[in-house]
Amino acid sequence: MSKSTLTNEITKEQQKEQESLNLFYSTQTVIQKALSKLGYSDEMFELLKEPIRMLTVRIPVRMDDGSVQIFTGYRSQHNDAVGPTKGGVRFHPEVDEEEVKALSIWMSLKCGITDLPYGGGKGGIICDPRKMSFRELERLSRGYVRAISQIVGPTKDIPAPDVYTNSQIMAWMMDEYSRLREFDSPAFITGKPIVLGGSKGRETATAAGVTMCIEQAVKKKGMELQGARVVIQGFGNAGSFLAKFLHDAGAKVVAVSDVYGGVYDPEGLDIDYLLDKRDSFGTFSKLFDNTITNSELLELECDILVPAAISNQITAQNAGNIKASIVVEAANGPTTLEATNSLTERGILLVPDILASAGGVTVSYFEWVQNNQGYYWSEEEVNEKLVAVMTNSFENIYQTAEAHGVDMRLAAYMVGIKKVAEASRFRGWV
Ligand SMILES: NC(=O)C1=CN([C@@H]2O[C@H](COP(=O)(O)OP(=O)(O)OC[C@H]3O[C@@H](n4cnc5c(N)ncnc54)[C@H](O)[C@@H]3O)[C@@H](O)[C@H]2O)C=CC1
Ligand SMILES: O=C(O)CCC(=O)C(=O)O
Repeated sequence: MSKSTLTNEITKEQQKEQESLNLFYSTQTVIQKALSKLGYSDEMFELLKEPIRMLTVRIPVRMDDGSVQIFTGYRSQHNDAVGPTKGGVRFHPEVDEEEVKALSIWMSLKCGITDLPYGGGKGGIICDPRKMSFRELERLSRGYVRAISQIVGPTKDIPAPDVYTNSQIMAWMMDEYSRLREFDSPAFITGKPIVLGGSKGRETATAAGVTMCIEQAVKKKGMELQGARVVIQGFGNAGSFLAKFLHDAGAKVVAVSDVYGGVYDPEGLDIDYLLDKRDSFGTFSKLFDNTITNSELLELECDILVPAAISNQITAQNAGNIKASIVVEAANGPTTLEATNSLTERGILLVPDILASAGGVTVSYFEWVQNNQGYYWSEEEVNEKLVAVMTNSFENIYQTAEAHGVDMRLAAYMVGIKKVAEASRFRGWV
């Protein structure tokens, strides 16, 4: 083989990996495959490959020092054929338009998988909330709601928490929306504090749903959760409660991390101690001397690996070094398409994000239902309903993967997109 051919091949490989790091592009690729497997026309792909609506807003915020800072925010609505759109709002310095679009498409898929009466939406603001004061965050949250108020609402598009947003931010947003509309509107947003109409069990719902998927995956692999070694990347809302649930179920959580690095103990970590030490941004590692990097953490010896932080963490570069038998994506988009293929070829069971992390939106739906009816459920009732949704969704996708001889990600896309496509077809859009 000539040197120039080899160079070309490497460049193609690099290009391929580069492309799958673009979440929007890789999502479109899988949607196209899923629609074609289901026998839909190219017109359906043309409709579903992009959000129906994408709003970019500029939000002026008076900072504590008297200056004004202008923040850029987005709200993307993928498809509202099934019902109002639904999805979280992210406050993060790396928020970008393409990623928000991809995240809104994933919300459509999550709602399709769990059979919720919603389409997908998602929002984000480019900011670093760790560097902002409490009052600056309040002004930013209220400013965002004023900026997007025309396209959101309890029967239009219902926001919720995501990375670096929490129940306090949901409370400010709900209050701002209620003031604008001049009536109390708890069903405008979910993930609220319980005293403002939040649902019992919403705070832990994403982690609870991931735990339920892990329990199912372990059974399929003929493994035991008791004593299984677990590694979790991210120790925020999703990662920290997950560590607690798995620890309490008898698994050995050997490593966890935050944005700065992680801690590792092959004998198992003291999860209650770490929970006590983490701050409201899911940060704890700076308190320790002996830390590992996030890249090292992903390649540790373990049985179950859970990326629960950000996207593009398992790529073609490190997929071959993953030691786990099961990878469960609590985060949105942590594994590229090339890495998905590599893990699947090696017999690693990958439970995709749009299934594994669907517990959050499921309990958000329960919160919205409770707000609309003004009658509130016990935590037991919420959990019982969540178990039913998550176990049925897992089994449906597992069986679809078996029946069609495809990986769990493609199976999840097939199940998720079908409801959106059918609703669009019945409405006569395609
Ligand atoms: N909160 C929810 O209800 C849901 C969250 N998710 C997804 O779960 C993931 C985590 O979300 P939350 O736990 O809510 O966020 P969070 O803001 O509560 O915690 C984020 C965690 O990730 C860590 N992190 C941030 N940047 C990182 C980086 N570059 N490398 C390694 N770690 C980093 C933070 O230090 C923190 O520990 C996200 O992908 C989110 O979209 C999915 C469904 C629902
Ligand atoms: O709770 C919700 O409505 C949305 C949660 C979310 O943003 C997600 O699942 O990625």
